[in-house]
Amino acid sequence: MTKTFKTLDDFLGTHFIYTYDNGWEYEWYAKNDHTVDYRIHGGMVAGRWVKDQEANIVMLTEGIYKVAWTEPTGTDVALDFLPNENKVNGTIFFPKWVQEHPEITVTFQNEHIATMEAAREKYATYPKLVVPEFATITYIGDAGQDNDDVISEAPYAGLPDDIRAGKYFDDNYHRRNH
Ligand SMILES: C=Cc1ccc(O)cc1
Repeated sequence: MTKTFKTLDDFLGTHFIYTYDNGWEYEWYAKNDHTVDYRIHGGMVAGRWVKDQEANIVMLTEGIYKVAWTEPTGTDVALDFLPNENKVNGTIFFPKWVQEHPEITVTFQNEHIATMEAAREKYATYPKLVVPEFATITYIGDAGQDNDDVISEAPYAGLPDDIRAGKYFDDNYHRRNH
């Protein structure tokens, strides 16, 4: 996609795949002005996926966007998107328990909110693991807002490649059967 991002509206409804410099691969969707969905393909919590996470989303200046949220796990995330430069800067603040038991969080979180809340009470929060990284965007798609087909199944090996190859979504950005 060769669109130039100028306004907040240009960003909302956009679907991204990017790889952090530490090798972690994330897929993320600006679902609307207060909601994000994402899927994690590589890194400490690869396999995790989340829909309808409430987030704060603003445009800092033309074409530069800041997104921040806090999760039921106690993980906090702050992302700066520079889509015109194909760059993201992300900082993830993991509670100690997620670093020690990442497997608890590797699931479709929406069906396991009570498990996340129980784990954050049971296990240690501190010291937190802070992961500040730049990422390179490898895919940008114009999915439109509130599209539940964007993040609609568990991550599998090759999913980012299927999306980048244009095999995963049809012309209306609905998921093809596979
Ligand atoms: C923990 C979630 C998360 C989602 C996207 C991203 O780039 C970093 C963290």
